[in-house]
Amino acid sequence: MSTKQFKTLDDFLGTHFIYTYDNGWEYEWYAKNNHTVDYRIHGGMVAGRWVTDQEANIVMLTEGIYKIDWTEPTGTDVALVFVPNENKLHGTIFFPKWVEEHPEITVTYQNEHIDLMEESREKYETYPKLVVPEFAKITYVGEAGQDNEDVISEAPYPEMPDDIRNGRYFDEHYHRRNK
Ligand SMILES: C=Cc1ccc(O)cc1
Repeated sequence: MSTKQFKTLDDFLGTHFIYTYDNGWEYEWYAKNNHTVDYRIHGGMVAGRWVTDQEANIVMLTEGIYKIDWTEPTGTDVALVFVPNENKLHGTIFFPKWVEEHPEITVTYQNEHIDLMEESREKYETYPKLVVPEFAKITYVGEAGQDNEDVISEAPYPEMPDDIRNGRYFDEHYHRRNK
């Protein structure tokens, strides 16, 4: 995979990843800046969902190891530990019961439907939560730079991860082609 070496928090911020969890779920995730993440979901229980400007806590635990935690308008909580120098991470997703029972409600560009997420988390059940702890293998690392609005800027489509991995999606300035 990638040969980039990660040492500092700054090495991590601005990085764009694609990875596949051992349960087969494929995610794309971007460390937009030191308090913000964007992501797109290509495979798994909520494939098709995408989110920008999610507030998150991002820290470096020790050289080259990064921990990211956030809570979403759906009530879903996420904790990620990236070990990018070994092309791997561990992620735990804590889904409220309602997301497990009605995943389709969350499969959208969430930013345009925050009210629906907040209404749904009140209307449906929270407990018991579904905890999904998984390792993942990183299949793509891109140096997008911080605050790049082109990284996660449209809904996922089936060939998108391959287009990105094969260099067909971003130009040399990490702007989206064909826009
Ligand atoms: C629920 C969001 C989410 C985003 C990235 C990831 O690796 C796991 C969950």
